[in-house]
Amino acid sequence: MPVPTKNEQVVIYPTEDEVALQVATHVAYFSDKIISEKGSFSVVLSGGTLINSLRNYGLVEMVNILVDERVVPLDDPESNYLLALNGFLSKVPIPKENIYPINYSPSAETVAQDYEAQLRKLVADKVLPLSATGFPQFDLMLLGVGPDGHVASLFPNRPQRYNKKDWVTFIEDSPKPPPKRITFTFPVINSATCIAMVVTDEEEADAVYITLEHKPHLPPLPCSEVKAQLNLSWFLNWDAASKLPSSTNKK
Ligand SMILES: O=C(O)[C@H](O)[C@@H](O)[C@H](O)[C@H](O)COP(=O)(O)O
Repeated sequence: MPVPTKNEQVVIYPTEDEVALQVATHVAYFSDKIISEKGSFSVVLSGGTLINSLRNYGLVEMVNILVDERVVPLDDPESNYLLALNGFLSKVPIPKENIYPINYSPSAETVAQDYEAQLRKLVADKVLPLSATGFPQFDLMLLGVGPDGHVASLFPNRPQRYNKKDWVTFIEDSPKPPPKRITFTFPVINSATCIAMVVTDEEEADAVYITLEHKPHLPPLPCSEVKAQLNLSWFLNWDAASKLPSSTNKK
């Protein structure tokens, strides 16, 4: 099992907008701190509603990478890159060269190999450091969680969640459409300095409960395997936290 994160927290706010504001505040704090320490800040984003919730509080001055991507052309409505571009990347002064979309190909394996080659070049060019485990270390990852407990495109009953070798892998039978995707593996995800799990949908309340209440009698979900090097924060609204004990600290 991954080494437990040194510092974990769960914060719960009434609405999705309040969660998005808290996430933006969290990102702003870490980006200011890390940019002052090393002059740059790398952020990895999930797709799905997470990107929508960030549109109101644009992230600026960052290296922008997607933790997973649908293997579709970049102008396809299903593209996470297009979602991020329209959502906020086109609205904030992030240099185009700091944004890393996939090079589309119909072959998910080819796209995954090419995306891993892009990451390896960022490491070779010293844009990204390597963690002690030999995987690229991002400053911050913003991850969503699916109703089945998937993170990125690492799903409960698919082998990609056990891939501990590659930096980027691919799936062609995703239970969540579209079927063809590429995704970071857990060794890359768990090398991140800070990770924010942003969950604001009641459909995900069971996955949140099973994960945060550490139910040993239930098979561990992919989202329970997420560990960060320094800080792992869960940002929930009341809907997503609705299955947690009433004693849980709700703002
Ligand atoms: O490409 C994707 O679909 C996402 O990366 C995926 O991992 C998403 O984060 C979760 O499925 C949660 O999606 P929602 O936030 O839309 O519920």
